[in-house]
Amino acid sequence: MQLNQFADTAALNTDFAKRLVAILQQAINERGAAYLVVSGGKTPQALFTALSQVDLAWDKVTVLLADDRWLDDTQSDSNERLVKAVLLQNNAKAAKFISLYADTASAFDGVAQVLQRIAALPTFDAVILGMGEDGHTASLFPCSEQIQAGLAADAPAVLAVKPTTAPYERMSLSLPRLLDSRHLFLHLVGANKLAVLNKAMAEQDVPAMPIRAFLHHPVAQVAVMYTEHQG
Ligand SMILES: O=C1O[C@H](COP(=O)(O)O)[C@@H](O)[C@H](O)[C@H]1O
Repeated sequence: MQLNQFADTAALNTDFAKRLVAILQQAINERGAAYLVVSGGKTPQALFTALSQVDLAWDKVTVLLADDRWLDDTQSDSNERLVKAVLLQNNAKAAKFISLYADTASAFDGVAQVLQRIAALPTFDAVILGMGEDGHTASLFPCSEQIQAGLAADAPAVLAVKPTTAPYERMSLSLPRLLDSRHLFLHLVGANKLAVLNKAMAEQDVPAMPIRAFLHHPVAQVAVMYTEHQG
């Protein structure tokens, strides 16, 4: 794990957007296409605004979420709504977007449809993870019955998850699918998130924190992009 610490979110977002553009540009130069996986929640909103304005061949970029709540994109807690309203604007309007949502009552009934959409995707170029205070990342929640299935080395690319300590059923990329990326970032804002990170980095997994599967992975290198201060 490499901890990159910034004075405030403005400095973090400027640096982060630059890194992401370099990665996506390199992918476009080398393979003609780039794949970016983003998280939802509150943390990435200002980064999305910064990214949406950068000059890039966005029509060659495919964006998808690491996870989403099982809500259609008119609902305020939908991660897809956020991505469409904030990231896929300005220059980034030209990007392709792959939804993790399907119009089924339960996420568990939508897995096959979502799996079909993402089955043929190549190695991602960049994955931006978020983290909750329970150590969940994407929608790999420690409280859910599905946690072992989502962390298994042979897990399918996506799975439906029902957290018991957070609202909504979810659709989440699995640990192996998220790890299949050239670059892996963990985006954290606020001292409380740093405290969770420090707990997750500690030797003992008490309480169990899914983010550890990334931070302690024998091969994956996670670049943590952190600031204590909003603004
Ligand atoms: O529920 C979720 O939470 C995490 C963390 O969100 P934040 O609001 O603390 O930034 C997020 O990474 C994930 O995508 C989201 O579905």
